[in-house]
Amino acid sequence: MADTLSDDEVDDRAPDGWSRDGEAIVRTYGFDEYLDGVDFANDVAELADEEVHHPEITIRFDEVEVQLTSHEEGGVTEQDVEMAEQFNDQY
Ligand SMILES: C[C@H](O)[C@H](O)[C@H]1CNC2=NC(N)=NC(=O)C2=N1
Repeated sequence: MADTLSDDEVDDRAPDGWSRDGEAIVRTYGFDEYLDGVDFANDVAELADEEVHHPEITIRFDEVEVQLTSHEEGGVTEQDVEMAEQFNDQY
């Protein structure tokens, strides 16, 4: 089982735009068009399902909020950081 990252490790490793929120890391991505946000959420979901590591995705009219945590480990792990980097590449 992977180790959870400390607050300092998350601060050091969190990709652009991501920050700790309790036991998760979170980023909100802005979109001019609602359906662009929906398409992005779908890209995120496909990546997550390929890696069997699933974020919480909230789709709003002009933004998409993505939260990542490792439920089994009970906190933020390296896998969350790596996945967040992949999500940034989709934006
Ligand atoms: C059996 C399956 O691999 C596990 O339930 C996966 C599913 N997706 C998951 N997603 C996240 N974010 N954390 C997990 O611990 C997790 N576990």
